[in-house]
Amino acid sequence: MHLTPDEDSRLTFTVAPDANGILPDRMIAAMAAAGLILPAYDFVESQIQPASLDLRLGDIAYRVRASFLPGPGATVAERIDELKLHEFSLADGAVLETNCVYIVPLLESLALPPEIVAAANPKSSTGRLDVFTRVIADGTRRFDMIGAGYHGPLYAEISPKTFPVLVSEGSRLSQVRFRTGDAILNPDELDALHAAERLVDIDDADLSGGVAVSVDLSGEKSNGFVGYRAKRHTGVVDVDRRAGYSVDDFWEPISARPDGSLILDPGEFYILASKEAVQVPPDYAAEMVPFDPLVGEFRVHYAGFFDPGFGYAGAGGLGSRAVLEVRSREVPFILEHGQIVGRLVYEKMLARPDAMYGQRIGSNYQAQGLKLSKHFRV
Ligand SMILES: O=c1ccn([C@H]2C[C@H](O)[C@@H](COP(=O)(O)OP(=O)(O)OP(=O)(O)O)O2)c(=O)[nH]1
Repeated sequence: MHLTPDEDSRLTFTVAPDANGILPDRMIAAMAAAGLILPAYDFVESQIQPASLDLRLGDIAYRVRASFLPGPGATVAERIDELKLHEFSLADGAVLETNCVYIVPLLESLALPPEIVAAANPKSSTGRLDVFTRVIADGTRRFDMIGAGYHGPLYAEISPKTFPVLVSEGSRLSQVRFRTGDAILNPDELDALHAAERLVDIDDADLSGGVAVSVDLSGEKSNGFVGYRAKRHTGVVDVDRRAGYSVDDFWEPISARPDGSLILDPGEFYILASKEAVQVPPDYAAEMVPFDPLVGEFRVHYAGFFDPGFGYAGAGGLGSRAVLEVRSREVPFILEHGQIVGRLVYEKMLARPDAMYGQRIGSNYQAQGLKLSKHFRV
């Protein structure tokens, strides 16, 4: 990466044409300095993460009749005009109700160069609250994907599934990664990285198509819990309030069964944990993907980005487990202890981040076991 002043002393940002990787924190800052990321006003503290940028909600929300993708040649603003039921201000906060669809213009827009693409995902805290959130760009046919060279605004589509949530201008529900080239490790590279770093702490790791992650239904040593099922008809959760709510008001703990199984009720939302401890070494980032896109019975991972340094001993993360957001679809479905539920796909960072996950003030989930979102008091 080079950041050089041009004749008008504007900073120009360039990456080598053959570079492959996800851009780390300081390159995200350099992109903003060069005008490739355009925040409506200055970033706030910790908005730039080791391998991603948190996106902030703007000051207005639109309730729309249905979710949509604009498609080529159409803007999101045009579709909002057609589909909006009403609009309201987020300046002093507003409640988003369950199962309604809202569109909120984000404070960050992009002016990407041709060699950089962006991919968005809910923040882990958003996924753990079951707030279904995707990013939409103008002219796009896909959620959460922002094409190379995109110049334009970004919008969040938000649909709380379980708890009504209070959001405000500046609330950070989504995050975006910037990538150049092809950063995914090939099977040989993944084998070599696992041999060197032990990405999951089991002896016979399944590395085909990503590192297999399985569910732990044996029960926590301290209390015998395997997970939590979300309650219905609860109070509102303020997404910006940390440790503000009692677990009992929102969640039912689930105890281990002697046979290590768990029947998922269709339509219910569960927080479970992985059996394996997982880690992401500093020069890599990972993403949790469905273990097999053809098995549609249940879904894990609404929020799938794993930061460089997550679970890494050198960043205080030894023994971190992946927290899994799980939902069964049409029929009750039996999960068994040790069943594979997702795969961690590893990608190269373009350079090591200045700060890894866990080394920054405010990393909430380093060294976690079975952990609800930061909003709940332990
Ligand atoms: O399905 C997931 C997704 C992420 N994580 C872990 C790995 C990731 O590195 C960490 C934090 O994720 P993220 O940065 O998305 O969450 P956040 O809400 O921004 O938390 P923090 O404030 O700790 O950054 O949570 C999980 O355990 N399960």
